[in-house]
Amino acid sequence: MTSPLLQFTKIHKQFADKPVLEDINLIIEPGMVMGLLGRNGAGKTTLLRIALGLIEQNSGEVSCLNSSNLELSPTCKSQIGYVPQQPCGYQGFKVKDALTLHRSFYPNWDITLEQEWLSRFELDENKLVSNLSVGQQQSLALIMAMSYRPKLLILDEPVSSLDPIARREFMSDLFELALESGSGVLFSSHITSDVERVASHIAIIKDGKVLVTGELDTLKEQIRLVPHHLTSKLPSGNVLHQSERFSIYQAHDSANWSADLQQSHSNLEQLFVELHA
Ligand SMILES: Nc1ncnc2c1ncn2[C@@H]1O[C@H](COP(=O)(O)OP(=O)(O)OP(=O)(O)O)[C@@H](O)[C@H]1O
Repeated sequence: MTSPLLQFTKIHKQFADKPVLEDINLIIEPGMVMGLLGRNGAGKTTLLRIALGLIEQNSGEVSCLNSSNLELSPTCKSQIGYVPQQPCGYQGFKVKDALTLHRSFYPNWDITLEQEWLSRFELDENKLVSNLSVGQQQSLALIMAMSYRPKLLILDEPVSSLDPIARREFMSDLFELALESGSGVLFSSHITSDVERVASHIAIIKDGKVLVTGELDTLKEQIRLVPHHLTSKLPSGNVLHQSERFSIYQAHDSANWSADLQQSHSNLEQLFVELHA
């Protein structure tokens, strides 16, 4: 059995007296691409920073590549790729010099992958990093985080500044890369369609807690937005949330939905919106 790349156990975090994360339990296994969803201020960045030991949790444990998040060795860190929400650095460098320096920290750097992605994002190597657009700086940060094929990729809204074409290409390649090399990916995003397209698993955080998590395809089978007026018998399960129009219902295991609910799959955006309505 392979051990998880990242495991949060009973994580609790508060700032001053305000709880932000409560009892968070999540596991990222090799080959998994987990999309972390939540409204602004839900605690996504906080959770990702806790994973890397950049912020300390108040209680609970994080195992990151089999080490505590609070004691990550340089070897361990060299197997993690991280792109923060607002990547910065290398501002006085040209793109090519920034890459040369960055590359020197990583013995496993894959130059072919780097070049492939540079041309895909159409980044001009002779430009100063400070003169790149926000989206181009984000692309460069992604190349820097991926070209050493880390075992664990942690990305905080990695594609928010990319145009739809770059976003689409990046997201599908991300998935392939993870599968190919047995890496794991945890990324936060507001773009539910992107998450739906590439994530194998999702976690939705609401009010500091993980409200929904699991394999996306399984969740699609298990969860239905049940109109309040519908009185048909529901399979065993539990109500995740009552919105104005629906009971958001998760069935246990494989669901035996009544005919009127069998076909009423909702997409991730509908689910996300109703969970917050
Ligand atoms: N260092 C800090 N001190 C005090 N409060 C903080 C600190 N960092 C984050 N917070 C608060 O914790 C909550 C969660 O913030 P976080 O940045 O994790 O949310 P997020 O889900 O990433 O939001 P967004 O989608 O807007 O990026 C917010 O209310 C934020 O104000």
